[in-house]
Amino acid sequence: MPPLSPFSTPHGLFSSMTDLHAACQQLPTPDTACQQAIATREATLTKPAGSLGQLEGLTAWLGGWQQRRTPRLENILVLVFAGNHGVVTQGVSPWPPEVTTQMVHNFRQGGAAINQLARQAQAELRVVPVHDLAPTADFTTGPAMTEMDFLKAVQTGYNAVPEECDLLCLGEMGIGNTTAAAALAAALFGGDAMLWAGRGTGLDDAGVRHKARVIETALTHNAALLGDPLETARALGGYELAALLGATLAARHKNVPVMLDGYVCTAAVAPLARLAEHGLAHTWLSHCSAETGHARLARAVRLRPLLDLDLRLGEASGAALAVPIVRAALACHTGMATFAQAAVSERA
Ligand SMILES: O=C(O)c1ccc[n+]([C@@H]2O[C@H](COP(=O)([O-])O)[C@@H](O)[C@H]2O)c1
Ligand SMILES: Cc1cc2nc[nH]c2cc1C
Repeated sequence: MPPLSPFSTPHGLFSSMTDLHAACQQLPTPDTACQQAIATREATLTKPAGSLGQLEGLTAWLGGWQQRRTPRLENILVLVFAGNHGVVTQGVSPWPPEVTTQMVHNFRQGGAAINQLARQAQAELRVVPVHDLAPTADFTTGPAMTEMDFLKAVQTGYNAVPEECDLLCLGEMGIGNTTAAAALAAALFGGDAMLWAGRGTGLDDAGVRHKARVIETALTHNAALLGDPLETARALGGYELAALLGATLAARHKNVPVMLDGYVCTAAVAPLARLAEHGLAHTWLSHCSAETGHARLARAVRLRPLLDLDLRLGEASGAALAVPIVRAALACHTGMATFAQAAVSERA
């Protein structure tokens, strides 16, 4: 029998919000000896120091969290969590909620964008419907999830992360979830709801204004819970967002670096940044979504987006698109000649 994780009960469930808090605050740090070894080799390679920009940082990040002096990218997993949202009854999405289930079938049949992008990235794709795709409660009248259901969804995400994984790409699918993401961002970081409410899957200007009013109502009705980041996630998030938080936490505990997708993904893991200063240090943000508020949210959680392609799809599309860049970073690090090997003079 493998040893039980110190963060789960014998039943495999975070038994309380207190347990989960502790797990979010007892975080491993990266292997600085590996990071140093990578930086030392980087300095010997045939290029001006620092000239590969963020690629150099990506390699050190991979090695630090993988605990390898030569990082590996053989085993890449894309996890897409799906969930439904009670707040859709407020008219916050132009799409009907049954599209969530229909898209899960589409993912399984290989017909979605992420199927193509994961294949391009030479990554395995797994789709995880959370809470059997039953919707959360409408959070304009009270919390979206009970404590038990929230903790179960977090555990679903936690359990989906394998022990052995070189890079985990995270994404989601859930009609209505940009409202949950915006509400969560507004509660965690403050500011008018209009700063955080975007078009999602295609709202017009009037639709966005209505969405912002719905978010304000949700903030008012859940005010008593919003002092704590995890209670905020329970009140204003969703099952797939909770699973994303659980998966990101598991990855930290299992030394797996994480590539995050867009706005929804960033909002889902933002409580980890609020609970611990370096709570998202093992994550890299793949891109800046076209969704209003994503650039602001990225700054708030201290993550710098790698790409800026006007994507607004979700389903881990940006995370998968970042993989070839990470592979390129590693290829340079491992394949380049040193100044000595190539007989190139070093700078004066
Ligand atoms: O994460 C993003 O950046 C993002 C931006 C716009 C839309 N989405 C996707 O669109 C869906 C939610 O949109 P909506 O309008 O129904 O709230 C959900 O399935 C998300 O994956 C995701
Ligand atoms: C068709 C469709 C596909 C999606 N993929 C992620 N979110 C989505 C939302 C819709 C509406």
